[in-house]
Amino acid sequence: MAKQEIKSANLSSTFSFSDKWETLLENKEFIKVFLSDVLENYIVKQRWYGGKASRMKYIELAEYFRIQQHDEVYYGLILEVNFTEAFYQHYFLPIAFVSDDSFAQDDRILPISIQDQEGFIIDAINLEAFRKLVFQRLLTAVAKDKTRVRYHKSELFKDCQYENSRFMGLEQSNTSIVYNEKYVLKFFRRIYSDRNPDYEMSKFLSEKKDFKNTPAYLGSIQIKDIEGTNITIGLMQEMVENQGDAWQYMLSELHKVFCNLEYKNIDIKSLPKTVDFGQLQIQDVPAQIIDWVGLNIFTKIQTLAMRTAEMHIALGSEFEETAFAPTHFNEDYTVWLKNRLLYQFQNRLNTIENSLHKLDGLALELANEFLEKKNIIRRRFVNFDWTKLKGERIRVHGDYHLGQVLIKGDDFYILDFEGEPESTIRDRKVKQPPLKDVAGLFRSFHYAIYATIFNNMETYTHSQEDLFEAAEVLYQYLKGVFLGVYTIKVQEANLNIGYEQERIFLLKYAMLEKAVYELGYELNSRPRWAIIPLKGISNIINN
Ligand SMILES: Nc1ncnc2c1ncn2[C@@H]1O[C@H](COP(=O)(O)OP(=O)(O)O)[C@@H](O)[C@H]1O
Ligand SMILES: O=P(O)(O)O[C@H]1O[C@H](CO)[C@@H](O[C@H]2O[C@H](CO)[C@@H](O)[C@H](O)[C@H]2O)[C@H](O)[C@H]1O
Repeated sequence: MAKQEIKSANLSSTFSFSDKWETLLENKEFIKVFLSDVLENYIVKQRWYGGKASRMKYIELAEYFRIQQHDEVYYGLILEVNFTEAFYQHYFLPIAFVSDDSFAQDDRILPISIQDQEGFIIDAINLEAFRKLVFQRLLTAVAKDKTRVRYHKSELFKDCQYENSRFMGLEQSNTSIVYNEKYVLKFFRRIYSDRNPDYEMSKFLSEKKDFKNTPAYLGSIQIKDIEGTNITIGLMQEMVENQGDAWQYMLSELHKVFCNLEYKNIDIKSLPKTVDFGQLQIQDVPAQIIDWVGLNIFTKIQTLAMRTAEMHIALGSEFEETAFAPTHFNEDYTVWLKNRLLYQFQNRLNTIENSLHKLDGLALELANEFLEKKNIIRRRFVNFDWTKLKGERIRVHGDYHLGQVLIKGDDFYILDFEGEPESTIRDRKVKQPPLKDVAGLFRSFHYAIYATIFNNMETYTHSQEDLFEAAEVLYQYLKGVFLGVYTIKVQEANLNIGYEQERIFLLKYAMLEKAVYELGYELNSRPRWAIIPLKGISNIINN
């Protein structure tokens, strides 16, 4: 097809190529049209596209490979999206050609005629035939696959057949497919030039350490790129039957707790406080607090603390595989940490200055406080002296929050070890104090408490000031009960998380770091929520 014709064409007209589908990607003309005229528009509309806050410059095809079985061929594309802000991101997009438009109802990318056969290029994940092929390739994976597209399966993935498949259909940043209502295959969308930590951690925890409270690792798909680097594009795990995630659960429980303030006529001012970051057993929680909050939340928090401790014990118990072996604090880590946090902090200052117009009321007040106290916050980050820290660093979850935890009966399952979306892939694999995950979860408790207040402010009869006061009391007890179980459990297993003052220092440090991270996340993706990390930062720096 002539260049002129293509340039003036749009998605409603049909592109026509004389190549076979099996060789179409060798046609430079096709690639050019496909990338600039088609994908640039398509990709920005996708839910999994993470570059929405930046301006796209152009897309390049970094690599492509075949996903095939016998003569059934699909292509996996690795797209390099370049931004005007001088950075790039890589995305995985598998494509299929279908001639029957009933197969192309969703995620149509391009109407096209190939060797006079009319049809569409679509995102292959929509096609059952593609999903079935991938399932079969995983099931028949051989131990030492040396081909470019490497399928790997664990010993647990056997004695089954493809029955059916469907989209997971939940809010997520990748695309997960449920097979036979028993297995989940996550296709990573944003990909990195390395093995994905989600794959590494899932395989390590479930296969090597037999940690039961994460879905069992069943298989994976890796691509060997031109430079010989392994890139993970898929992770297959057992599907955990569940009753939803801990975030939703917590929101509904906390709503009851705040309603109790009125129903039980609780005198907020007389609620007993407890030592911040102390360790509490349930019997240490005053009757007045139990009467207000109930027992249920506290017992759930104890179980979550136990599972978190078990996860860290498993992660800290490796002495052969260097990628997982525990290590200590040192100068290199300190330089890395401070550079990273100061850079992130500067970025947040900039984002908030540019976002002040989006904020009002308390959010604006807190944003101004954040700007006024920037030197205090910066000093807190600089004030990290590794010579005083005796604990260990291990591989951690990295983006641990209530939304990453599934509820099954009275138990919890921990998911999604990809790490913070904003960090580079190397940074996500750096060994961290395990308390960094605990701090992530504490931030999530704080989020859940304040999200409950902000979502139901009209329903509650108390003033905002009173609700905040009750919130901080509740938050202290939730943290205390968590630490009461977590600290004892990890210490019993000889995982060194530091002496008491060190633990408090690390928790406070990591909570401030997390809240500053969250501020950027919220301002970029859902500004109305920025008030929650702003309140968190204000509480941390004023206490
Ligand atoms: N193995 C699994 N069993 C049951 N549900 C799962 C499983 N893996 C993921 N999910 C569900 O899918 C959601 C998104 O999964 P997650 O791994 O967090 O994806 P993403 O990395 O795209 O955010 C989870 O919150 C959970 O509800
Ligand atoms: O789940 P992801 O890996 O995509 O994590 C990102 O999105 C999270 C929001 O879904 C975000 O979490 C923040 O909001 C949560 C409530 O929605 C709260 O429980 C967390 O504590 C808070 O950090 C996460 O930070 C971001 O990386």
